[in-house]
Amino acid sequence: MIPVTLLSSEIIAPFGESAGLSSGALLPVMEQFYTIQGEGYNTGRAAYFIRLGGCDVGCHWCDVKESWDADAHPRQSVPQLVEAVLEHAGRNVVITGGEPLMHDLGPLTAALQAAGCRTWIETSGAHPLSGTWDWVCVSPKKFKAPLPEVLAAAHELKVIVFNGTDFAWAEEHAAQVPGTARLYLQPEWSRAARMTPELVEYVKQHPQWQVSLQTHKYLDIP
Ligand SMILES: C[S@@+](CC[C@H](N)C(=O)[O-])C[C@H]1O[C@@H](n2cnc3c(N)ncnc32)[C@H](O)[C@@H]1O
Ligand SMILES: Nc1nc2[nH]cc(C(=O)O)c2c(=O)[nH]1
Ligand code: SF4
Ligand SMILES: [Mg+2]
Repeated sequence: MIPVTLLSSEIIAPFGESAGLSSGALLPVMEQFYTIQGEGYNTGRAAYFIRLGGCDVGCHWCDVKESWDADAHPRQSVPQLVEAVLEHAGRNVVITGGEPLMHDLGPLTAALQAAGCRTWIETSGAHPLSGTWDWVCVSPKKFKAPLPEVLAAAHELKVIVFNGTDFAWAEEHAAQVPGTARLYLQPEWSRAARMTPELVEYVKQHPQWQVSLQTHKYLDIP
């Protein structure tokens, strides 16, 4: 017999891709925190981060590999997540991961916007776009190609520079985002000391690009 004190999410969760999960009503959450957006166009703005579990892209330099296994992270309901966001002063919400577009983000983004929040996403673009977004940051990866529909929705293209071949690769993707999209080159963290001088020189020669740094790592904040 199931004890009546169980939450509906606790009953549904053991069945994996249950109705609740696939409909986007329940999402695997690795961590959530209120901090300062450290990267790209919105750098410096306060934002609440929701990091969803699950990623099949496999970047060898990924700085959050603990996120990859969706089943390792407990599921939360959309109302639970919205309530957690509203406990803080800020109304910018970053949905990241993992690869957040492995989940249906329609219900979460609708509820956040209804509560007066701005919805921002960090995505590789490798899965179909779901949800309604105030800011879409696409960071394409060589390991699993971004979909044209996600590149077309980008407000921001943020290419990680690991080695010298990444500049030409960045230009290929810049040609696939809207002309209004902001273009960023961000050094891969472990290679920053080596690649940043080349990256700086590239931006000086190609001023349509901007430098993005992972400023939260320098600030030692989440
Ligand atoms: C952890 S990913 C999660 C969102 C999504 N999977 C993606 O890759 O865009 C968040 C951001 O961190 C960037 N990133 C991940 N590891 C990095 C590293 N070692 N150095 C610099 N940026 C990194 C990604 O490119 C992405 O822009
Ligand atoms: N402060 C802060 N800014 C970020 N911008 C993108 C991040 C991410 O991991 O998606 C991130 C993060 O993990 N922390
Ligand atoms: S797509 Fe994002 S979360 Fe997935 S491995 Fe690459 S950087 Fe990590
Ligand atoms: Mg990060």
